[in-house]
Amino acid sequence: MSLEVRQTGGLKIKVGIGYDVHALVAERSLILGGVKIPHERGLLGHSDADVLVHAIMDALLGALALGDIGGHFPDHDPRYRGISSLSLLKHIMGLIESKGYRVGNLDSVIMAERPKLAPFIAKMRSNLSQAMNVKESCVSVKATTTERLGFVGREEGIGAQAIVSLKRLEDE
Ligand SMILES: Nc1ccn([C@@H]2O[C@H](COP(=O)(O)O)[C@@H](O)[C@H]2O)c(=O)n1
Ligand SMILES: C[C@@]1(CO)OP(=O)(O)OP(=O)(O)OC[C@H]1O
Repeated sequence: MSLEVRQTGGLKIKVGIGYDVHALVAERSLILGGVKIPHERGLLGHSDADVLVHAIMDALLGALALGDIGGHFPDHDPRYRGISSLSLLKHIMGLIESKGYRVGNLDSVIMAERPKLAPFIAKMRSNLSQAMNVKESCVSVKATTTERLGFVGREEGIGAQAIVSLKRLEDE
């Protein structure tokens, strides 16, 4: 999604949304927002399968109508096998900044029945704030269960949604 809002002062803001899901499997690490979380299973993927960071990258790309992460980092390319999604996020931020934008704010939600994520949210926000060059006060990460309903509730996978706003550097 790409939406441009022109405010009375002339400030141009763009917004984008992202959504991703990965399956929970044995013998994989659970990495969310760049934090390795102790759990008996982890997320399956070509990269480290950090579903939160993937949703955020798709939101950033969506704000400028630049496609999606599968187009930028194909899942058959051996360069991305096991790669840290935070490093991919830094690459996407380089692209966003090269187009003349910086992040205004991020809001996000992780859908996971287990484990309890609250103790790890502060570190996720810190990682994301550094990777996205934005103050932690502009980085929101939330967690919810789905009350045991659906694939999240059955603990078959974890999902994440993100929305970002981008500001034009020349407007600052
Ligand atoms: N994996 C999770 C899921 C939720 N939380 C926290 O618990 C609160 C209540 O969750 P509900 O799904 O019952 O609304 C939620 O607001 C989170 O703060 C969590 O830490 N880890
Ligand atoms: C992140 C990439 C990198 O190859 O691989 P996956 O970890 O499989 O994740 P997905 O959400 O399927 O997005 C595709 C790829 O961009």
